[in-house]
Amino acid sequence: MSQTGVQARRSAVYLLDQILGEEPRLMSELLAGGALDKLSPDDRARAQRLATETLRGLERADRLLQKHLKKPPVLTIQNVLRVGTVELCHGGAAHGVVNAMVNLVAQHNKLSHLKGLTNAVLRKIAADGPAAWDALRAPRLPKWLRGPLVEAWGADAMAAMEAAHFAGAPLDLTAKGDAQAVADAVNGTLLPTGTIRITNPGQVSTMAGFDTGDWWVQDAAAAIPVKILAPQESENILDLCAAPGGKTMQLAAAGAQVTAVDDSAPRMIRLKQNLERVGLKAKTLTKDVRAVKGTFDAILLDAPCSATGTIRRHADLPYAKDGSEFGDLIGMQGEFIDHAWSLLKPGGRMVFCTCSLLPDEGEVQIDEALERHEDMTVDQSVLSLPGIDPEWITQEGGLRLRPDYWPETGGMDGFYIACLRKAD
Ligand SMILES: C[S@@+](CC[C@H](N)C(=O)[O-])C[C@H]1O[C@@H](n2cnc3c(N)ncnc32)[C@H](O)[C@@H]1O
Repeated sequence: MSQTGVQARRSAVYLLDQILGEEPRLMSELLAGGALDKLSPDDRARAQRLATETLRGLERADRLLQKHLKKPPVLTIQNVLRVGTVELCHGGAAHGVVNAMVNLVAQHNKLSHLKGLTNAVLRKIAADGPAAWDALRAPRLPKWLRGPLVEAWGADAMAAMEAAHFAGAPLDLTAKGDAQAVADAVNGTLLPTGTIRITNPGQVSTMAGFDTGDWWVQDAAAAIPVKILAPQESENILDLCAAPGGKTMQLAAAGAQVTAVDDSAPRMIRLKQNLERVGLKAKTLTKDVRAVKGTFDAILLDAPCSATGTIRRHADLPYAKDGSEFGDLIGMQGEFIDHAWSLLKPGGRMVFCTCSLLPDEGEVQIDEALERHEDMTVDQSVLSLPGIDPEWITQEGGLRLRPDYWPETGGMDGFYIACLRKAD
């Protein structure tokens, strides 16, 4: 096994140590903090993929490992064994995987005495793990999140969502112009909602049309809020909580005059880079939503939320979070709706959305906003779009999207979307 393979695996174990440690960190924070910066691009991608696949299969890996361990070893060795187990059960060559993981432990300052244990356990997994792997259930979410989701959607839907989380997500693109032309160029499938889907993508930056800015990466569900807002040419549209700009680009591509607002300076830099790459323009404001002034024809509010709809892409989330900060987010979402509403012209429309599976961040927000604002109604008519199943429409007139929808075409992120109309 090459030193390169060991490095990617060592970095995957490092990521898992941080995500599953006593002070859990999100993978996105670790990457933004430079955790993989010293690796080659290939190793970086490999380390991230290994860590993500291990998190997706964590429950299965632990079940298999339990049989061969009297008690759990220290976290780093647990994570070495977990990465090795997942690799072996995904078809990795036994000799290569076991050697790489044993080398990694042998080179560790403090844990090299555990290389014998690593070798013995992974050899047993190589012998009996792959056959047992597929018979195990799809890994369940941790209890703190599973409980509220089962309460909201029922046990069967929860199991289907967990199967979707385990399956992971394809690569979805939004085209700046002709979606069919992009689908042809990248060998993708055009979904009924207009997203281009690629099941086995290579490196994104080497794909046809990246350099020329013909498309950007955006989950199919995340592309729907702007379709529901239906931006018109020259409309004055406020895009709140805009970074890194997936929806800003959709709005600008439709010819709207967009003002994009986000309070995160680093994320706004990414938004500007994204706009530049695709050759689109928007006015940008780095500030708190609640400090925005003016009057707008239409508003998109993509509020900060638990992001529980994106677990199939961010398998670290259920482990790095515990729900303790969700109450603050829910309170903030209500404040953002109220301030945004004050910026909307009479007769205007506002789309509220969150990439959350929790009704408190979707259906309940709209129920409560309707009670606070007499001039607010929910416009359900705008949800009749190609690819939108009428069964996804909720009682209050919003749209509930879940990761277990479209199972045959690769699923979608969880989202809640509602279009609100202001009285004239
Ligand atoms: C769901 S993300 C937005 C994704 C974005 N709309 C897109 O399509 O690419 C939520 C955003 O809310 C921003 N945010 C959080 N609190 C904010 C605040 N008080 N004011 C403005 N933006 C805020 C975060 O920085 C984050 O970029």
